[in-house]
Amino acid sequence: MRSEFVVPTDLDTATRHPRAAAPGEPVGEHNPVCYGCGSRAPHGLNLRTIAGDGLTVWADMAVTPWMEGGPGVIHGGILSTAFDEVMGAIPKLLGANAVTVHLEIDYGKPVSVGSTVRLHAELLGVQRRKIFTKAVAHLGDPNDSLAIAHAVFVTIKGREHFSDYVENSRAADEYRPHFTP
Ligand SMILES: CCCCCCCC(=O)SCCNC(=O)CCNC(=O)[C@H](O)C(C)(C)COP(=O)(O)OP(=O)(O)OC[C@H]1O[C@@H](n2cnc3c(N)ncnc32)[C@H](O)[C@@H]1OP(=O)(O)O
Repeated sequence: MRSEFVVPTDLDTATRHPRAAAPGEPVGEHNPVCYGCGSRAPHGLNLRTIAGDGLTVWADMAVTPWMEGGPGVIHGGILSTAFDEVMGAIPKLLGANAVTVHLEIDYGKPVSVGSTVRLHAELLGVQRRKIFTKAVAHLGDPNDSLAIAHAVFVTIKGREHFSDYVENSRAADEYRPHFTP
């Protein structure tokens, strides 16, 4: 499958954080009401991302009828959200808080409603605060991809980054004590 995302040639390697989820363990939700991974999100994907070997993660997503875009196939924006979420677990393996600054998707084949898509993400490398990732969506054979995604995440200081917004959260009561000086 074709992707024109240009991966910098001078990326640094990174190591797994000693307290990161072990291979086979869930990486864990970063926000219980997150649209992508939150177990208490009223609407959303409820994705459960699992740590893989090395600096990789994966998640399975059942493509249910509410995800429909074109007749009988997934909406591209839903797949994009899933990619963002799964690649967003890579910084957690590094022990970093990070947000997406760039997300790029190459859609190769339609994804049928009723299928279960596996999303597999890996770290490409880091450069200062930037974390470069790649992910592939497939139906069981990673070499037969449905779509490929690339994303760049930038590390943040969570408290500073979200302090102006946390009162808008459905979980504001839980977050407030952590944001109060
Ligand atoms: C805590 C876990 C949450 C996970 C949620 C799941 C993923 C998400 O959906 S996150 C939500 C969507 N993303 C956002 O809202 C982020 C909005 N953006 C921002 O707030 C700011 O751009 C922020 C804080 C990330 C970076 O700003 P700032 O701290 O000023 O850094 P800045 O100097 O601009 O950029 C840092 C580096 O990233 C690079 N960069 C910034 N934007 C981009 C971009 N769009 N593409 C590529 N590189 C970029 C910069 O060039 C710089 O690189 P270098 O080290 O080479 O100079």
